[in-house]
Order: sequence, then C-alpha cells, then structure tokens
Amino acid sequence: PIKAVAEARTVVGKITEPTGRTDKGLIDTQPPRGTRDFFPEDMRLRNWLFGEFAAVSTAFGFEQFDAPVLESEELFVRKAGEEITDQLYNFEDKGQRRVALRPELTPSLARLVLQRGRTLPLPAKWFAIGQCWRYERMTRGRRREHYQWNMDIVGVAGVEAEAELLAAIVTFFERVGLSKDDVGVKVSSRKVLQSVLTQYGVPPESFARVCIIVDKLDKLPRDKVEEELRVLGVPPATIDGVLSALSIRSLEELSRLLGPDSEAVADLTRLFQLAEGYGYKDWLVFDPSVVRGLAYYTGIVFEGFDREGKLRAICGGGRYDRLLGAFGGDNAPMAGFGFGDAVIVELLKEKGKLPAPPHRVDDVVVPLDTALRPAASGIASRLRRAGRSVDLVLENKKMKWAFKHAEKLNASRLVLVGASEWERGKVVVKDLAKFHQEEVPVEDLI
Ligand SMILES: CC(=O)Nc1cnc2ccccc2c1
Repeated sequence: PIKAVAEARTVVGKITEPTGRTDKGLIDTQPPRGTRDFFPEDMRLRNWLFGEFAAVSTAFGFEQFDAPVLESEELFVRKAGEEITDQLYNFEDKGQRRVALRPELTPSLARLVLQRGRTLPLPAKWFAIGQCWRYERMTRGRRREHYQWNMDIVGVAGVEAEAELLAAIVTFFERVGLSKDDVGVKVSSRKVLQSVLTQYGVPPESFARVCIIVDKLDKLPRDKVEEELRVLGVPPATIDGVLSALSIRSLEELSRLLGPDSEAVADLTRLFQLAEGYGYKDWLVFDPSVVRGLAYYTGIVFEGFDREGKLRAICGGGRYDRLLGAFGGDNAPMAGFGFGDAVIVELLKEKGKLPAPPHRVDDVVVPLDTALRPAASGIASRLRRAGRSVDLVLENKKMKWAFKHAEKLNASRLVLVGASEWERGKVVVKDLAKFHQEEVPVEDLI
C-alpha cells in the first residue's frame, strides 16, 4: 500500500512543472524509466540471490572480477545486427568520448584478459555479478537494466570447459530448489549451422549475421526470419536446408546429416559423455535450434529454460574463441555464460520457491533510564565486538515498547540495562525464543 500511495502521489501530483516537481513541490520519487529501486526487503532477496551465485562460483574455484559499468563504446560495436548492440545505452561524454553503459560483461572480461596479456596464468576461471544496461524506446516498457552473473573460463580449448560451466548452472538450480523436472539446458553448437551453411556455399562472412537472424526463430514468425535471411542473400533452398537441420533432435540424426567426422558431432558427443560423469546428463537437451543471439559465439552454445515453456531463457552461454582477436589481440579459447536476475526470480516465484529473508538482529539493547545510556552503549559495543548484530534503542523507551520492538526485529534476546542490576555489575537478558530471563554479569555477556 505504501508503494501504491507513493505512486498515486506521483500520479496525482503529476510532474507538471519544468522543475520536475509536482505542483506540491515534491520531486519525482520514482526511479528513472526502466530502472528499479531496491528497498531493504528487495535488497535482502537480491543479496540472497547474489549470495547463491557467488557460492556456486566459489565452489567451482572461480575468482571474482569487476569492471566499470561505463565502457568505451567500441567494446560493443559489432556489425551483426544483434538486439543487444541495437539497444546500446551509448552517448558522448563531456570529453567528446563515445562511451556506453555495458549491455553485457563478456567484452569487459576480454579487455581485462588483454590488459594482462601473457602474464595472465591460464586457465583463468573468473566470475562477476554486475549491472548491465540497454536503451529501449519505452514503447515496450521493458526494463533497461538488470544484474547478470557471469562465469568464464579462459585458456581451455576442449568442451571440458563448457561441461564445467554447465555443471555450475545445474549446481545453482539445485541449490535454489529447482529440479530437472522444473528446468533444463538446451545444448547445441554453432558448428552445426556452420557446416550446413558451408554445404550450401554461404560465405563465412555472413555466418554471424545468419546466426543472429536464426536465433529469432522462437520470437518471430518463420516467414519474417526467411525474409531477413533472403535480404542477407541466403537463397530459399539454403534456408530450407538450415531450417531442416535445426529440427533435428538427436545426435544420431545429426551424425547422419553432417557425416561421422563432423566436429559438431564430436564436441556434442564428448559433452554429453562428460555430463554423464558429473551426473547432470538428464538436465541437458540437444536442440540445434539453439544458436543464441550474440555474434561472437563459435562453438558449443546453451541456454537454460523452464520446462513449462512460459518464460524467456533463464541463462545462456557458449564458446567464443575469436573475441580477443576481434579486439586486435592474440586469440585464446574462451567459454562462459550469463545469468540474469529477472527470469530466475519470476520462475522461483511461480514455483513458490522464492525466499523472503526477514530483517532480524541478534540483540536489542535498552537503557531503562537516560543515566544508563552510556552503559547501554558500552554493552552494545561489547556485543558487536563479539560478532553479534545489535539494535541499540536510541530514544528513551519503556520496557513494554522495547518488548514489542524486539519482537518486530525477530531478535533473539532483549538486553535491559537497569539501575539496580547495573549497580551489581549485571544486566537482564531476556531470551525471546525460550521465554526465560536471567541476570548476567557484564563480563560474561557475549
Ligand atoms: C527480463 C529483463 O529484465 N531483461 C533485461 C533487462 N535489462 C537488460 C539490460 C541489458 C541487457 C539485457 C537486459 C535484459
């Protein structure tokens, strides 16, 4: 209701003045279009989610990195018609520099790897959790920012890297209470499309653009996709060949289409074999229609999905062995994934598995009269030094109020600093879980 009132107020007090204030002089209290505020209750959920991300990355021995949200625009300028670069949140700064709010984390990772060059011990296993931006005409009312968890492995050419990344994704799903009946991961390789396009004589230069268009198959009607491919110069016969390859649903069938010595078949066969070893093979679905919408993928690609098919991709990733070269550096094999903070929350909500972490403290400390406030502050410091979270009541309150306050804070204990006990070097400790109290000598208090 509070939020509704706040929103109502901004609606009622429509921002009419050029000063951006309502007619009552109140500033617009809503966040900028397409962005979110995180009130404490939202922040507790976000901290829980990011804590799960970080716990998985740590369990896999990855190191955390970060980079500025603001990057040079050139990091993201690619000519493959991707949505993510079409919607770049870019601008010219006051130094006439072309800059952009990062739409993804991978190019920044590549920049840091290039910055370290040969001094970077390989393989490098890095993770990040960072805010990413896009600029959409508000016609679509979609969000303009989200937080993304990324895990990347630099320096491993074999699909062992992708198998490890998929294991991390499955580990996350299990940790948050999702099973292979709730979600799965579609897996394919861009080498499938590459082989088919080569068979039909499509030049390699068009490859990335074809992938970006084919990726739209689950968002656009088929004739629109065919139209975009035709515009790109892909003849109808080729389109039919591509689309029939994407409808394959088994590696046996794929092997028949691409031949026994196809790299795509070898990679995928090996990947499923490794998945068996990890024990998550049943979470995987081979699906050659998965190409992902980022131009730089070169091999295995994958995306997490909800088995009910109600939501957009939960996460996505793959191999991208040529990104460092695209930035003018020496190539190194790279593979990674991005995992956004929006779809997973929608899914957990739907499954009734979204936690609602409560605000709580260990102790509430109350001086029972103002003369004892310095003593109470000392008690609070002592408890805090011992690692307890303490809410020190800062105004002069009666016992009854303190009790209710401690209950609201889900406190474990209420520590009362009263004159008679204090004279004997003691405080009263009420255990709020077990409904008993005792007088405790200050030196024994933790
Ligand atoms: C569901 C959702 O919030 N998606 C979202 C929101 N903001 C973004 C910003 C940049 C790139 C991708 C983005 C994706």
